[in-house]
This record gives sequence, structure tokens and C-alpha cells, in this order.
Amino acid sequence: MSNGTLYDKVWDRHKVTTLPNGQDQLFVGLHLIHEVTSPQAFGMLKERGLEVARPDLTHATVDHIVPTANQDRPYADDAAERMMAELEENVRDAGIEFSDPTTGNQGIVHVIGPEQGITQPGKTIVCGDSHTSTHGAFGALAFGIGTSQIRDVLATQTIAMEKQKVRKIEVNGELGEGVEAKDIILEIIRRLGTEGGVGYVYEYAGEAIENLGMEGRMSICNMSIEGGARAGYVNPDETTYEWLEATDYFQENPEKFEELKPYWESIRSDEDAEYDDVVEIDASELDPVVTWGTTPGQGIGIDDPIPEPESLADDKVDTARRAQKHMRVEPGETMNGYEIDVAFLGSCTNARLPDLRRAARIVKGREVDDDVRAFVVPGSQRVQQAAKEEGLKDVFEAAGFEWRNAGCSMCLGMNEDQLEGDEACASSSNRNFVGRQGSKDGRTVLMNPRMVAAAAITGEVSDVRDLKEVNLA
Ligand SMILES: CC(C)[C@H](C(=O)O)[C@@H](O)C(=O)O
Repeated sequence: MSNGTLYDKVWDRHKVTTLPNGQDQLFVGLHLIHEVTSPQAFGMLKERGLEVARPDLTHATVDHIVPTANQDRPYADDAAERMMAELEENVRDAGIEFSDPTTGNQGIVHVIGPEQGITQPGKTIVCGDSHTSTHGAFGALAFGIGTSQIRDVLATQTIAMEKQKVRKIEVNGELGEGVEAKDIILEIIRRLGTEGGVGYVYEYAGEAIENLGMEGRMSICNMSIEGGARAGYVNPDETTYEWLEATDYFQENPEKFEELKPYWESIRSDEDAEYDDVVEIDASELDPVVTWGTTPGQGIGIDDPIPEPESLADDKVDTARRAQKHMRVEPGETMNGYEIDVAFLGSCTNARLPDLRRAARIVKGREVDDDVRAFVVPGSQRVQQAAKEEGLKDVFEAAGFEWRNAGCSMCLGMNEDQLEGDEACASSSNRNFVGRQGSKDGRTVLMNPRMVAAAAITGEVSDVRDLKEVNLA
């Protein structure tokens, strides 16, 4: 195959047929499920007397409601216990592998798939979760689906979809000190808007993307949906293969690695592939980005002035006014110095081992500000364990951070981890919508994990470049 994008190639490879309504029916290589969006779908399946078609291509975890402090069963929260029990029953009945908390493999669905090596280049991957775009970091075609689509995939292992356009986002230049993958994606969303990607899949390319490790690529692909694109991907390369080779799946099946590698190579976008749109970004111009508003697109460099709503496009003026009122910020001010009450280091965007490592280098030998409650919620039990083994847990706890079990936690406040009243939170997560972190008056400022660490220490949104990093060794 040649002259195509990865998107075209993976799509064609998985296409079963074109349906009478014009949509394509695609075979699904991996269906990830979690406790929040799957119960209803299993219910619909049962009503029709249908069985799960490919339990072997389905994998479950529990992440959204799982308590991150006390995980003794039954969970203190009845609703959480019910959702967990239902998932347990569904996976048992269907024979689906379940990374539950007793396995040591549990964690946020978008952290564990890559960890276990079941997220692979050139696969179609779906999950009832908008951040499924994360898996695109491996060159997979991965997108979030709704409940009725989960039902369809459970029943048929296929999905009906319309083909999207492809926008190549080329990020060139070298990232400056203190600036990282999260800043790149916040900048992309700031420039193109939260709706800018509707109808598109994003291909992230360019030397700044190629220079990122898999975790950074995942942070970027993760937030594709915040820019309106249901999927985003990076072409697989040596960095990808190195990660894959070290995973359980390929350690146990080394012959599969050799067998699949030529396929992975073949689905890379060709040099002469045609794109529906191309956008270029210079990574070397970026400062750490923080949000001033209530959408991930309302971001600015740490020392840039918060915009006058009137200076924005017409359709953005009202939302900007409302956002500034909610956040209690004024145009012309910077976010540097904005007081915070909570620091949350977690989520499927930024709770992998290197994220925690970078934050720990800022935290080491310092103390969390007296007025801040700060916590670290590792993305998975494996991240938690590895971080503990290399001493990161001790670094965080010595500074006054709470160290938790794996889960989504305060990213969306579906468990007991929530903002109270009008607390402001420096958060490494992906959404700053009003009410997102559990309190309708809560205020979320999105930023990279090192910036969260800096905010925890100073008690206000700060430029991490002003704090000296400590060597962890
Ligand atoms: C619960 C789930 C449907 C939701 C999503 O799809 O994104 C959640 O993961 C989120 O981040 O808001």
C-alpha cells in the first residue's frame, strides 16, 4: 500500500463492507470496557438474547468510580459497589479478561491497554470513553463510542462509522525547558479551538512529536477529543516498537513481535500522503500553558495576559465572559500567582511514571503549601508500584502529598475525590468544565504535571522554570 495516511490504511484494512446508509462497517481489534458505560450495553444485549461475540478481543478494567483511598469491599459508596458488582458479573458470564484491583493490573483504561501491550499499531480500538483517542499514540485507530455502539461491538465486534477527514499537525522545533507534551496539546486546542477538530482525525507529526516518549505522545493523543477530533494518532516508529517489545504480551509472544512489525511499518503514513488540512506549530516558541477559563481551549502561556473577551471571535465572546466570571479572573492579568486550594496529579492524560518522576523532581525537599491539599493518583497499579519502588511515593509523602490508589479520581469527581465549594485546583487532567471536579463552583486550572507540582509548593499557579529541579538519584 502507498500514497495514503495511516488512517486510510488502517480503515481499509478493517473495512468489512459499505452499509446501505453510506457508513462503513469496521472490524474492531480491541474493545476496552469499564464500569460506567458498559452495564447498559450488556443489559441491551441480554434483552435480545445475544452473547458477546469476541470476549477474547474485549478487556475490562474499573477506573471511574473506584475509590482511591479505601478500596475495601463492599465500597462505602453504594452506587460504586453496584457498578463494580455488575461489571464483575458481566465479565464473568461472558468470559472477558478483567484487570480488577486484585490483579495488580488495574488502572485507568487508557493507561493499562498500552501497559499490557494489547494496544498496538494498526489496530482499531474502541471504548465507551471519549479519551480512547489516547491509544492513537501507538498508531492505532482509536476512538470513543456511545452506549448503543458498545452494544453493537459486544454483539458483532464491528462498528458502523463514517470516514473523517485527516488534518496533519506538524510540530517542529525543540521544546524549551519546563515545557512538555501537555503544553503542545493545550496550545493546539487554543489555536484550533475545541470544535476545530470536528469531522477530522488528527495526525500528530514533526520532530517535536518524534522526540517525545510514548507517554508524551499519549498525553497529546488523549486530548484530541478536547479539540473536537474523535481520534488522533502518531505514526509508529522505533520508540513505539521499543515500548511494545517490553510489554507482557510481546514478552510472552516474541514471535508475534517479529510477525507484526512489517505490518506496523506498512501502515505508517506515506511521505506523499495527501491531507485535508495541514497546520504547523513551532514547539520552541511555547511556554508552559495554563487555562484561564472553563474549556481546555481557553489557555495561555504562563506570563501571557488573559484575553479581553471582545478581542476573541464573535462566537467566543460570551463563553469567555462567563468563564472569566466563574474563574474570577480579569482580562490583562496573567495566571501566574492565581491562588489554588488543591493540587491534583493524576488522570489518563498525565499519571504515568515519567509524569510522576518529573513532578517529583520539583517536589523533592520542598513542602506543600499549608493552605493546599495535594494528592497523587497514579494511573495504574503498575505505575503505583513502580513509583513506590523507585522512591517517588516517599518524595511526595515527605512533601505532604497524599498518595492514592489508581483510578480517575478527581479528574471527574465520580468517586469521593471532589473539590469542595469554590476551591481552585491545579490539575494535570484534561477537562476544566464547570462542575467537572465535583463541585459546581469549583475552579480548575489545567497544566502539565511539573506545573501542578510547582503550584502545590507555592500555593499558586507558578512558572515551574522558577523552581530548581532536584536530582532524584
Ligand atoms: C464516563 C465517560 C463517559 C467520560 C468520557 O467519555 O470521557 C469520562 O471518561 C470523562 O472523561 O468525562
